[in-house]
Amino acid sequence: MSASQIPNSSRSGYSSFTAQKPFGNESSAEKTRHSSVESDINEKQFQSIYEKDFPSLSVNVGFSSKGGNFKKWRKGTDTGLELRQEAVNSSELEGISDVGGSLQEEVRTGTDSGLRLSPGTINSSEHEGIVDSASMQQEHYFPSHFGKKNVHSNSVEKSPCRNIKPSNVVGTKSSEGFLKLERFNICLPRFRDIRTQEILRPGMVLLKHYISLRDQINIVKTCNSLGEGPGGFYRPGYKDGAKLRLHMMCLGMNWDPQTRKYDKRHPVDNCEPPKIPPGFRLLVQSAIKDAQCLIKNDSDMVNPEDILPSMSPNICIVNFYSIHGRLGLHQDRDESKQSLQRGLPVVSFSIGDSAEFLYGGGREVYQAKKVLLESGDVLLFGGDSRMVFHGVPSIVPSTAPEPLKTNTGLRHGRLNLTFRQF
Ligand SMILES: O=C(O)CCC(=O)C(=O)O
Ligand SMILES: [Fe+2]
Repeated sequence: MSASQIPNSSRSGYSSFTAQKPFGNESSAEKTRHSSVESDINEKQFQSIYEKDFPSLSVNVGFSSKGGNFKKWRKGTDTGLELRQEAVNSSELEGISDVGGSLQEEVRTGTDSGLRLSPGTINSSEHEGIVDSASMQQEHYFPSHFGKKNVHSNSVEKSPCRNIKPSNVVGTKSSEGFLKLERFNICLPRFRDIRTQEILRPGMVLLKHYISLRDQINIVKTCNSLGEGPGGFYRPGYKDGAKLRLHMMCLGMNWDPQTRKYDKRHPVDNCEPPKIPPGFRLLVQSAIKDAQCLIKNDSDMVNPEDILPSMSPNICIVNFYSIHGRLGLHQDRDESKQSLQRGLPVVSFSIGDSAEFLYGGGREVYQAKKVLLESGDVLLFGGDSRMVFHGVPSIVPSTAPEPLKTNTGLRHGRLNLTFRQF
């Protein structure tokens, strides 16, 4: 789906927009997942509540600020897609199809800027640990994107965020006749470099293209190897016998859609779920910190922890959607009372084909806003948005980065990991 296909919202200029169609012919059980509201929802209701207004956003930055900036967002997304296309087609990225070769080389030579920009936290041996999927499961893995430039965020200059490096604008002595000059970059842009961040609503942050291609590859490989073992992927069903339109695996604790409870054991093979790989947890922590940093930059007045609390995940639900996969609007509300009350965030990784993602304060699809989640995106919702209704009405076929597919053999479709603290 190209950005130009994204329908404009009639009432707001936010980056996300009002959904135009219902999910389709889902069974009522499929319409929600974690929520008991499923039986209340039907398409007629969605239509009849069409005009009800949506909670307004109090903060919005980057591409998604208020008033006509929808176009800006579209532009940004277009740019992203263009660059991404360029990256996918370029021989540079084709060279990455050998994980053991050029990707490792990149790690060793430190082209991931984190090596240079986070001296206190990263050393090269930690980085070398990330190049194969097995090591993703070891303590030595470290997110590879620290210090990456956030090209479009409006917080670049102000931010001490770990992911943001100073702009490369030089020669600003206008009194001496120098013009502002953007340094020419001899390397092609890659889609993971065009990272943007936006606050979708209070407590809900989207970090675009946050996960590097290399990390996406490792995550896919790790999920694949865990998923074929005990407690691995299966197609879950609801109480009424309807099947979810996805395959699922749980890490850390098992979530059962039939009972809507967490348990130690897998409902099908009675095995304990695999542990969450430490590398995954580090990436989650890093995303939370960066989202909090964005919130802080947006308003110095707030303690970002009040808007988006920190959390330490002990649950990860891994979903694989085929191109026909979907997930009805629901709330994630089966975690502990304390976790929900504190608004501990859900952190979601998207990998593979893009997905349309709906979210809103109510259960009406027509009131929901829609955003495109692409490979490498991280979405966080906590604080006031912890109970946001959300769902995946469709997967956009053939949108996964080519190198991701060639390196992993990932099927057509989308992998999604949502991390939570029970
Ligand atoms: O696939 C997604 O983006 C959302 C998944 C989700 O909401 C869930 O697993 O609870
Ligand atoms: Fe969910």
